[in-house]
Amino acid sequence: MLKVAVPNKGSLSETAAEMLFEAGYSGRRDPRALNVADPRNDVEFFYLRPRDIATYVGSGALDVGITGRDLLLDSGSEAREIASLDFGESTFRFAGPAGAFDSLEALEGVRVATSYPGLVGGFLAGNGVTARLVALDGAVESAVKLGVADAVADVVSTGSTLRAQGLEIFGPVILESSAVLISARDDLPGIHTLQRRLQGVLVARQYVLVDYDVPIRLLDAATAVTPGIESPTISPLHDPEWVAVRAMVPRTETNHVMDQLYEIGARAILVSAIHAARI
Ligand SMILES: Nc1ncnc2c1ncn2[C@@H]1O[C@H](COP(=O)(O)OP(=O)(O)OP(=O)(O)O)[C@@H](O)[C@H]1O
Ligand SMILES: O=P(O)(O)OC[C@H]1O[C@H](OP(=O)(O)OP(=O)(O)O)[C@H](O)[C@@H]1O
Ligand SMILES: [Mg+2]
Repeated sequence: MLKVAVPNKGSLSETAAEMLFEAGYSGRRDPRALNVADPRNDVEFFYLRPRDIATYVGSGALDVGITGRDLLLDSGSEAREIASLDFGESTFRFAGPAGAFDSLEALEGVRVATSYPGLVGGFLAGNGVTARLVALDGAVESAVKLGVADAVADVVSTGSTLRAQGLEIFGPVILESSAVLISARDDLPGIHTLQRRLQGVLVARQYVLVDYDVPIRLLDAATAVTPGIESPTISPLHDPEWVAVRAMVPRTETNHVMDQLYEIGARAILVSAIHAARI
């Protein structure tokens, strides 16, 4: 059985569970269960703190896991990223009191609070800056006001937590993070099945199916707007001068594409959701 680590709490847990459910795996009914076997899919899920997942997967105790890229890099684990899962996006940034710091170099000798000392220490060392890291468990934005640090390095999503503490981002981006699939092995076929299924869920979330009819003489112009993934499907219609076209379109482009197709001369433009996909 493939042993899969899944976040049990925190920002990534809900979407990870939803994606696995949409990918056809059985989730946990009891929210306190620590592991759940899914024999039909030959998988067992282990619900762990996202911060610990890279350690379990890197040691080989578990085969594959879902965690954050920032947490993977912070852990120093042997596990590597095998796919980005396109959710849980965040940026990892330095921040300090408004106007206090303007560059990475300004951190030389300064106290920097973070709950990702491995990630931040590695980044500072890689850039030749020696700061004094103050390792905290969370709520690091309070560290400056409370006097235990001069600057912080933390996950930024909307930036509202930083702003509320009177802090401003400065210096280079430390990391662009998102949820990722990680493993230390590439010899288990089950991993590739899991990866394909999750990628299928991403495609189903990110694309819609567009169908329309168009006169043959306008086909090239229309398919330039809907090139599809491989190539659009073209089917004959009863009227020999018209064809039907079907193609996948990024969900965010849907209305823009429909407007363009209509302008070109396509009609009966229909959009439908994709429930599952293997690309
Ligand atoms: N707005 C956000 N706040 C925190 N983490 C986020 C956010 N958006 C994405 N993430 C990602 O979630 C992961 C953090 O997981 P973690 O379990 O620490 O979540 P959490 O929301 O901080 O929960 P907790 O603080 O209870 O541990 C990181 O990979 C981080 O980049
Ligand atoms: O940019 P924002 O949208 O404000 O989000 C970023 C904040 O969210 C996270 O905190 P979390 O709620 O996970 O608490 P923690 O710091 O205790 O982990 C993160 O550590 C930041 O503090
Ligand atoms: Mg947190």
